Amino acid sequence: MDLQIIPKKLSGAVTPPPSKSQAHRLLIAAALSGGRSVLHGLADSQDIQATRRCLTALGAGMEDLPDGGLRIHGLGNSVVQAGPAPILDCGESGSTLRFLIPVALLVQGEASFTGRGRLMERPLKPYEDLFREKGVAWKLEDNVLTVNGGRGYDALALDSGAYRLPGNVSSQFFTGLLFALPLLNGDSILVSTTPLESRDYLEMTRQALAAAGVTTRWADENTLCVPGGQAYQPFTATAEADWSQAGFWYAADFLDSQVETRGLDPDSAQGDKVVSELYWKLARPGDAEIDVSGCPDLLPPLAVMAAVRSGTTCFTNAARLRMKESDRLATTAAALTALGGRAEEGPDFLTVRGGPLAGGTVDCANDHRIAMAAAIAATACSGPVTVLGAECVQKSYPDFWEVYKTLGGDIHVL
Ligand SMILES: O=C(O)C1=C[C@@H](OP(=O)(O)O)[C@@H](O)[C@H](O)C1
Ligand SMILES: C=C(OP(=O)(O)O)C(=O)O
Repeated sequence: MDLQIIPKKLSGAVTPPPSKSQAHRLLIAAALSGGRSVLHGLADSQDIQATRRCLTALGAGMEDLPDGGLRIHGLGNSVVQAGPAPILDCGESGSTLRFLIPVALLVQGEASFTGRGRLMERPLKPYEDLFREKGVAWKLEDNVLTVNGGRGYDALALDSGAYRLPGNVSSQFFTGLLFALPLLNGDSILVSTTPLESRDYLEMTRQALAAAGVTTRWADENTLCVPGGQAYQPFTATAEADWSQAGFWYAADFLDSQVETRGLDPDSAQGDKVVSELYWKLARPGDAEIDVSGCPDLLPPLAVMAAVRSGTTCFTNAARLRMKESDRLATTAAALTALGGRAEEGPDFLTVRGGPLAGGTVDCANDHRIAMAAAIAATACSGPVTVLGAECVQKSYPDFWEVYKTLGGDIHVL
């Protein structure tokens, strides 16, 4: 779907959708528990559908409740199953794939993972190295990853002990291991061999584990201790509003729309709540530097703010942005440049010079955050903006375009 946006300021109040990161985690913790959990407020985005689908393939029961909640019949120890090897279709969700690989290693025999778009090209090497070293079967062929969890609960391929992996590729590998290691018989430690980036995402994981009664402990800033022999307990929880998506509405406000973002928890474990501080940092004129290693998903909306502010903004420690749904350093720079802005990518940074935006055509590159960034940038353009492939917002924010229209956005389907 291609859209034309006629520049208009937006106005009104918005509650962002429920946190995608939190929803993945609550779903997995509930699916691992030995009973029935109830979750409320899960968004129906493609990524959350992917996690639901994969957990169902592993044997968890999902029951939509009349009040909009979801009852999950957890696997408990029954995650150990014989029978046909499950196929887990992760769609385009990196979180789903990386969170569930260690979980699938708790399953007897083979499990296969498939994906679409760029998913299977996104890094998996830290897992591959780690699991091969531990003798876990790992085969990635024709975009299908097959792992083998071993011969049953007392003969699992996954063993407790020390897990060492780089902390600068994706925190999602740590989250995946954090889900599986508590279920092993012995204690484990999870060590980041480089300074750990996206650390707040691990706090979100620990919070979801804690909701299910599973404990972990930081031994130092790069080491987590995971006691074995734990059991996930069923629980009830409601997903919080999503600070990463709120970033786009903060950006709209920055660009002189009157958008009030509601329903966010200022004490959330979501690291992207830092957008409320960065907004004010960018509101001060002059050159600015922002380290995005802890908040990679905020780069597209922050870059839109940078495109109109007075001064040059350099976003640093951003190499990981190249490994998302698109190469986000390239696609963010391309989107701003296409609209008449000035942005240049470096190997691990993005520099944006403030100035007027004219309008033009943005190719979303199948990346939801580029589509939303283009939509917000359009509000400050002097001419129309064409957004190619605008349906990709379904990945994380299915009603983004409806909300945009409700706020007064002028959109036409081409
Ligand atoms: O754990 C999570 O929920 C996420 C972690 C981050 O990835 P990296 O740790 O790979 O940067 C983030 O970009 C992604 O959208 C969601
Ligand atoms: C990178 C993202 O998600 P994932 O890694 O789960 O695909 C995202 O939502 O921007």
